[in-house]
Amino acid sequence: MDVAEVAELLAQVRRSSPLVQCITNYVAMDLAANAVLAVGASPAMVADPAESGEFAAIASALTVNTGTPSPRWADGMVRATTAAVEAGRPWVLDPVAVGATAMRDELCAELMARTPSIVRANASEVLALARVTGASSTAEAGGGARGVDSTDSVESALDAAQALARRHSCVVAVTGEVDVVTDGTRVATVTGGHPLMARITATGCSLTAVTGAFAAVAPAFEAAVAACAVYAAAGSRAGCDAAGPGTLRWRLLDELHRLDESALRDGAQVVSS
Ligand SMILES: Nc1ncnc2c1ncn2[C@@H]1O[C@H](COP(=O)(O)OP(=O)(O)OP(=O)(O)O)[C@@H](O)[C@H]1O
Ligand SMILES: Cc1ncsc1CCO
Ligand SMILES: [Mg+2]
Repeated sequence: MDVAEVAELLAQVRRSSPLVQCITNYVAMDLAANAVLAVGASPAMVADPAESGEFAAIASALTVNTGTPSPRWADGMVRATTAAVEAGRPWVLDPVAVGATAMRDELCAELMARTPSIVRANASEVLALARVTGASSTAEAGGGARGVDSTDSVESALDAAQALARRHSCVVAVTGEVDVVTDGTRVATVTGGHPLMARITATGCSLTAVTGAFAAVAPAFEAAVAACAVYAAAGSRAGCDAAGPGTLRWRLLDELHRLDESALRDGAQVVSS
């Protein structure tokens, strides 16, 4: 997959403006909704179990983020993912801080049993998710999560990502300084972005929501690579003359909105193997 194909998928998102149901955390809701709008899709933050399943059957894609869970929201996630699978819609899991508490481990295992199209997570979360779902052994899975931020390198999570992808027949996107996307066989590496992206909260959560927009128009592997490349390009352009995290946050939305093929080439590299 190359940058020209990423640009074509971005154009498809803008043309079709897919409806993306986002169940995300209280911290990320604003940035995630605005990022989905900035790439040209239509977000709807519909989480309550009273309506989440019904809505998932009409949305073009669903994204589920476990950042601030409660028993009621967990029920909403289970209902939505069940309905999305029944309706044949793609769905994306962001297993925030899996490995940190028993509640998150149980919830993420239950969600993984509903076969997400894509898992988008940081390295510590990928290691913990592989351990929790039995895709790789405790020894292989290593350190794991402390909270919502990663304490592991993307490289150290590569084997776990491939094991997860194979075990659950899904695509795994591990993000960090470099992003790696795998379906268990193919591997694509996306570089770009900016270190300041780790200094504002919810860049990952909002990337997950944007990944849902791409999953509505493309197969899972291509969708995950495209979303990471779009974030890499927008993030590097937004970060290069940002005064700090506050400036980066709003500039990221501007760059997502303005992104074209030449900006993509300028800010992101995609290498497939
Ligand atoms: N040091 C870095 N250099 C370049 N890009 C980065 C860096 N750290 C993170 N990013 C980018 O930031 C985005 C979010 O990735 P990250 O792995 O930080 O997600 P996360 O830990 O789930 O974030 P959060 O939970 O706060 O939303 C991705 O596009 C990633 O490529
Ligand atoms: C800071 C934080 N706490 C729970 S979710 C979240 C957003 C980043 O994952
Ligand atoms: Mg996260």
